[in-house]
Amino acid sequence: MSLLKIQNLSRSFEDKKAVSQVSITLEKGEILAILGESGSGKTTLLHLIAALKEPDAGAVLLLEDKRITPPSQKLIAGHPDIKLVRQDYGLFPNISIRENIAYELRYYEENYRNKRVDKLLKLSGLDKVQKHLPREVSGGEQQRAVIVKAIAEQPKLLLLDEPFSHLDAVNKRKLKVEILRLIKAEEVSCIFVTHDVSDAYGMADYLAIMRKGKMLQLDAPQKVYQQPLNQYVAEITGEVNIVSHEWLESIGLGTHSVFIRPEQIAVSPESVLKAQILSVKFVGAYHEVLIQIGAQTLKMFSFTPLKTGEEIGIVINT
Ligand SMILES: Nc1ncnc2c1ncn2[C@@H]1O[C@H](COP(=O)(O)OP(=O)(O)OP(=O)(O)O)[C@@H](O)[C@H]1O
Repeated sequence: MSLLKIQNLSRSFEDKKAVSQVSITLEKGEILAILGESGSGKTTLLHLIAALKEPDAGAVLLLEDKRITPPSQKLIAGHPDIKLVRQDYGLFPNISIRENIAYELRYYEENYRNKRVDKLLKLSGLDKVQKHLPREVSGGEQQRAVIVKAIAEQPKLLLLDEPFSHLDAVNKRKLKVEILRLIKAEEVSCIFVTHDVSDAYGMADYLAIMRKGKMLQLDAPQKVYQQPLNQYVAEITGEVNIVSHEWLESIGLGTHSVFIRPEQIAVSPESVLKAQILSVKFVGAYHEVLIQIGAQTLKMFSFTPLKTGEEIGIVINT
């Protein structure tokens, strides 16, 4: 039995379709990343799932096909098994990190509360800063504390709205590892939204691409990356060369996809397919190399620096 089943969820604002016929199935402990540019409907979708906004059509089912009651049919919007961490969701500034987390469990018996807070602090690595005030810890630690608060009561589903947006690259990498550990240890399912695909890689079990309210593709991140359904999906998930079928046929690769990732192109001195090197750019771990084959320009990556102007043999791998 799936933990979460979303069926044809739709919501418009005036004439604008913010979310249009979105369906998702998620199992216990799985992580789904929803990727889309600004205005694609990501936040609206999270609010619909959390029962904070009313859908025009469709349903959200949580565990054993229990339907989530929309806000219009109850006194307080939301659902106890679903926690949403908003972009602006903060911590109480004048109490410690530990007290912030304990506050979520204020209605529980003291002994249980203390044990649970100890466990969460340890699991999240926040035990070292538990006595500090929020302003005395890093942005990544603050965000981690917010997420710990959200899972304190063991919800079934955790929804995160742009959890990494305020963090620098180093803190973002750390937070990703720590959130992943927390989510897997607590076996909570998670949906997070982002506009940066690198947030999804290495963290999400599934990746969904949203555009103008529609879900264009939902699959394992590797599959979405390697077999994008269209040009938009190909471009939002990473660097890509887009070529024509005619050009592929002209070099004897008639059945190859028109979306060629730079790493699918490799130097092969014996190859009959020759390319001219147009430019070489150092970008850290590798070089970005622009090459030309006939009238077609392509981007490839190289770990060794190649020479501008040189002719090389290349292969395009499927
Ligand atoms: N309360 C509202 N009233 C009118 N239009 C709205 C409302 N909420 C959202 N929209 C519109 O619905 C569309 C989707 O908005 P949403 O905030 O869900 O997108 P998003 O992908 O989360 O964007 P961002 O990444 O900028 O947060 C947008 O065009 C937005 O202007």
